[in-house]
Amino acid sequence: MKARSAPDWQAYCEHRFVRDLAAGTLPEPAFQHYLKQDYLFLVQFARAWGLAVYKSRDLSEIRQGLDSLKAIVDVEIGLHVNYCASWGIDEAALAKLTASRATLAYTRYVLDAGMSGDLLDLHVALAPCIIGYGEIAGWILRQPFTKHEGNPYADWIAMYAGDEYQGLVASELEWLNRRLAGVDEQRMDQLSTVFGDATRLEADFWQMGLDLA
Ligand SMILES: Cc1ncc(C[n+]2csc(CCO)c2C)c(N)n1
Repeated sequence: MKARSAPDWQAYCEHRFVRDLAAGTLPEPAFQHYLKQDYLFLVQFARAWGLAVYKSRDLSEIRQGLDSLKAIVDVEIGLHVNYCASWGIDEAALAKLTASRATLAYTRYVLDAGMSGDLLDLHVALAPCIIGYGEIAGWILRQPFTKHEGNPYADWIAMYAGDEYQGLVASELEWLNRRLAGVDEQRMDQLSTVFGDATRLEADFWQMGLDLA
């Protein structure tokens, strides 16, 4: 699916926002805007994993959805709340933010893919998010222009490059590859469209951070 969406996948993973974040030169207003919207995004993604639990067929799938839901609620949102607290924005203020169009488009796309389809549709809609952030963090660590010491976004990079998150990516890849091995060409076309759509919505999310800052 990555190969079928290669130009969009690269535009997402190597976006200007990602490069500037790696170099530590991303303007703070851009990161702030992105991270505040990402808080709203994560609230909706927690709902998407709740939907994955509902669409599960056995306890192991329920556990997988639950683990991802808990990773968002217990770990990932914590990073956002901490960054925002350091800028003087408390959680009550975050909950009152107005969602941008990019946030609305992406979160509702994923929830709709999951509601109208089955668990595989939902996972494929979520895949660019989970797998992309894993690849992006690894890519950042390998770039010669990456600022490792004193980068204001080091906590963000460390969370997604860390073993806990990379383990989640690996188990998601394993599940997806196993389930996709059994689908026919027509279904693969359908799912690749969902994967490509979600990939482009991810790139739009970075762009929103740059544009609205
Ligand atoms: C726009 C945007 N895309 C991806 C992620 C990463 N992410 C979102 S939920 C989750 C946990 C597993 O579902 C992870 C890693 C993000 N924070 N914001």
